[in-house]
Amino acid sequence: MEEDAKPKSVPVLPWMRCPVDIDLFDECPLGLLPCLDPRLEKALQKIGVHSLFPVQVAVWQETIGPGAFERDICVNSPTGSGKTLAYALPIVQALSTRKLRCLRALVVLPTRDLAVQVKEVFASIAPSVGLSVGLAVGQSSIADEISELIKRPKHDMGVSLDPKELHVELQSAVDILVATPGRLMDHITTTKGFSLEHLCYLVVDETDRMLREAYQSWLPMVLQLSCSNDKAISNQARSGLNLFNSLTTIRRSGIERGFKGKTYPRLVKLILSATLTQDPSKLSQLALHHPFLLTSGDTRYKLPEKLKSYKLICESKLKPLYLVALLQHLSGEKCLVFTSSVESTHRLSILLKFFGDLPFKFSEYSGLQHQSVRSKALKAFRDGEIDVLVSSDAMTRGMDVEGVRNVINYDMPPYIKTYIHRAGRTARAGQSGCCFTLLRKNEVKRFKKILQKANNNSCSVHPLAADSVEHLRPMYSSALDKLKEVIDSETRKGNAGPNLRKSIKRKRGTDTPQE
Ligand SMILES: Nc1ncnc2c1ncn2[C@@H]1O[C@H](COP(=O)(O)OP(=O)(O)OP(=O)(O)O)[C@@H](O)[C@H]1O
Repeated sequence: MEEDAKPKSVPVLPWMRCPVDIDLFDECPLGLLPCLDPRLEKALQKIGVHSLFPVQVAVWQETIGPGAFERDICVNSPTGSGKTLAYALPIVQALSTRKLRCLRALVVLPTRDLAVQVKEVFASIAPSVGLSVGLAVGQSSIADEISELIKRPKHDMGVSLDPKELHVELQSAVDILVATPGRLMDHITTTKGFSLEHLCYLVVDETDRMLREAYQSWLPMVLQLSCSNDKAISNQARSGLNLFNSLTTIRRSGIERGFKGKTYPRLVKLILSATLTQDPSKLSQLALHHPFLLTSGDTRYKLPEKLKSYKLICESKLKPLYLVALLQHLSGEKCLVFTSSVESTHRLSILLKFFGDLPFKFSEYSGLQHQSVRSKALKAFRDGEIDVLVSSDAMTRGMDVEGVRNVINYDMPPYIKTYIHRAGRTARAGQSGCCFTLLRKNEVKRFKKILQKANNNSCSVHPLAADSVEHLRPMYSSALDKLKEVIDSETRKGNAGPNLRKSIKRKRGTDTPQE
């Protein structure tokens, strides 16, 4: 046995101990998929989907036909394996027979960019069966968002009425809503006509991240408003929510087998992640109903099949030089560089600017930036206008950018989960990709242990010619001076946070902008 190998840990929750293995499923051509609505088949073909990936087939089997959605579904499947369509397709098909428009499916995601991405997936298939998809992320003003989400009744003459003055019904303009927790809570508490009363499906994507942060207690609120029995409904009415809505979904209590004490029809939950938590206390927040686990293979953490991992070992002060030499070597390929913090991302981006004529275009992407600046950088990266995005971990979760060939961990990821989500921005949808990690000598052992958690024992050293690093030294020295000037000036203007200023001072001692 390897010196570091540990016995496999057994999940505490019994239902997590015998999952269905997604790896036993094959990709399935759309024509062979049972019960697929022909309109959806057409819409999928239009966006280049001609067969379903294994995770999508596995979820489809649990959600279509007799017994569909009887249990809540939990999916633990690698990054880029197609989890978004795995839930979007069955939900859209299930709602395709709905008679009246009201909010029936809610998808909650941790970040705005991610929610926009997921909304696009729904929007590419839902209209084909007459469903409408909304977005609540705070991208536009709340008033604009409300007008997209809530249908204002029209007078006979075509004039819009003010429902505050007239006792008229407000109804949802969308069947499916993709939201971030903050904006969702805004609508729950203040938007007239916004109701979760008819909700049938709740998707919590990137579940472990969503459960780690409370986000204004959005989850208990959603569960309370949607799993409503008579009492909750009357509470809702009393608090002024849903005051105008006369459509009612009657949820009866304890009438079906396995539903004792629960309301029926119940809210079906789908939770997904590449690193699904096994922590019972976290999962208990979701109040899952007879949960059913689908997972890839027999290890808890799995990297994409065609991902190759490499390490570069260098002295701390030479990291920027190694990074530039590596980026020059990879020039022409889309690369994502991850640092350990927003401050590091900012510093490194400035430093790169002063390296002179580099054969690649790059941009910063971090939580320090205004959302509009960040979204612009992401768009430029998607469109191929820039080759390299220097990012903090804001980017790691779920983002799907076509053609990313390489991920570079400028700072070692502290946990296997961080490695998985960062590395998973490449080698998506069965494509190949590389993940490079810059390490100091004293980090090598710890990094090996981290990778072993995903059964990865094959991380070879990536060689870099010594002169490709050496010839950058003179530029580096002047770039560091200029970096200091910029940070000083940003501090004077109040643009740089105190952490940034402090850390620049500290690094000057070691002649490096980075730990
Ligand atoms: N059946 C399919 N055929 C072709 N491409 C697909 C199919 N399903 C998904 N894709 C593509 O695969 C990529 C990855 O999908 P998706 O973003 O859903 O992965 P994921 O499992 O959610 O990843 P992560 O864990 O990183 O969020 C996307 O670009 C998507 O368009």
